[in-house]
Amino acid sequence: MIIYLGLLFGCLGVYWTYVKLSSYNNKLIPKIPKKFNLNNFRVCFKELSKWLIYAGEYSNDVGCVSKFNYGPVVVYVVSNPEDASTVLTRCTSKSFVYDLIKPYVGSQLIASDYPVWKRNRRLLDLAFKQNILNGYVAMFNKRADALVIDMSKEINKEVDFTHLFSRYLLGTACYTTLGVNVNDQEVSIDSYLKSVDKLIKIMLNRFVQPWLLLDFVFKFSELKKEQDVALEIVQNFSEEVIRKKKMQFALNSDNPGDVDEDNAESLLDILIKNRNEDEISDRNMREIVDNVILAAYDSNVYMMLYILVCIGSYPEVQKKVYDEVISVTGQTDRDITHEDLPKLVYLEAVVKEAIRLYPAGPIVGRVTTFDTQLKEYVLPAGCQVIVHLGAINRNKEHWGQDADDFRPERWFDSLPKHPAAFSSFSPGRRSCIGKSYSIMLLKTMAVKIIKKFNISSDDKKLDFEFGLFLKPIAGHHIKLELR
Ligand code: HEM
Repeated sequence: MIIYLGLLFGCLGVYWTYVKLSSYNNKLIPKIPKKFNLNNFRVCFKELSKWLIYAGEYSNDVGCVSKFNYGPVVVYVVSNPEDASTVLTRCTSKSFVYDLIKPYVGSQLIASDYPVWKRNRRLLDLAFKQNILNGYVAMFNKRADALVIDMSKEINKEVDFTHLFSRYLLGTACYTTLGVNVNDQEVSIDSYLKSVDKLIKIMLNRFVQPWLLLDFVFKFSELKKEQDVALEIVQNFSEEVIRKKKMQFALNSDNPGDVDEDNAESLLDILIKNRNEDEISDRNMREIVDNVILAAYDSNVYMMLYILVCIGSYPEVQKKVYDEVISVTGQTDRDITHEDLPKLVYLEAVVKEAIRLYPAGPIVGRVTTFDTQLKEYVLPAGCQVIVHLGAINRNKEHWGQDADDFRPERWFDSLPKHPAAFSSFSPGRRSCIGKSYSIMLLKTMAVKIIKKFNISSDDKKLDFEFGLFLKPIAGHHIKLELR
């Protein structure tokens, strides 16, 4: 008995010393100086993006781990690939900020608990296999051709293409990943896009006015009423998508020979087929669809804009891309095949370089489930951590002194050794499932655009807003001329 008690007290003593040491250690973690007033919600979008960029730079300057206070909560910021991998592999719970987007995305995927995520991710993995993605390239071509016709109406002047790209890429995401045409929906694409915008603004307003994080306060606010209206529109849109797919599905099961080849295994087919076995209710299915639509179209809209800004700012890069595109696809308007895509190596370097410098989702948040040993510090269990993907992508120790420059050639030099040094799609377990999809889509669209237009822009004028994604304000200053 005495031995057991001795052992117990010994262990408690070791644990106490360890906790003391680790919290002492954490006192040494540099605190990000207060520089921006995030409480003024009228300016929060722009201020938040400035703050995010500043926090990443600060973190890199002080050794890649820093912290700040959000009210009484200490939030740690990590910006080196080693610690990011540790956090994102070991900690599978999302941080409290994800609760804010739950009204919109629900609890089935991006903001879900780990066991629910694991079940649903298995189904998503089936829908994002390479052979399925290859089948999407024909649709990417069709959509890009139509987009280019609309872009031709906007030549010889600076244009913000955000809205046009959103309409096309939302349609593309639904047609491919969900296998449904949304152009004739009762809830129009435009009202869907407006409502998503509204929901993101409401979420940010709650973030910068923390008393609105309390549900019983928020419940009585004007914002809650606005949220209900926007949510109804967004949810009606995805419910209509599911209804259409179920009808197609019923028709095809009546006539098994009559399968729509283009969409034989879209994510929605897989969800509908597995709903009984995996106990996926209609509501769960709608939430998964909401997640996929959001993740698929918005990120790519901003990435397409950044790619055009980068190509348009560097004439020598533009010429190289054009020459490569012509040598692989010829002068005609023929469709790009999935076999063409790997041959466009310079274009791929340009796309990846833009995604490295301007990742659409520049941060992810986790809670430490256990005491987590980083390279130099221990984060005790229960800590809120932001992994700053944008800052990791510009970490000079890994990318060199020119990490802030747009230089596609670096993808042919010796790349950083650490696999998480290019973090835009998030390392670790809950990483982006759409990485290959995005690169294939962005390359196909870029080919069609570059064959038709000379692009000019100026990346030095880039200015950002942060909603759920880091987006360029006003497009940003892209000008097209017909070739
Ligand atoms: C270049 C464009 C994209 C970027 C930079 C990007 C980035 C990311 C990041 C950083 C995450 C992790 C989010 C987190 O942990 O909170 C994520 C998750 C996700 N992304 Fe993407 N994404 C892109 C495009 C896409 C596309 C096109 C799709 C779908 C077709 C997609 C589907 C998803 C899904 C479903 C998740 C949640 C995964 C999960 O929780 O298992 N993404 N994305």
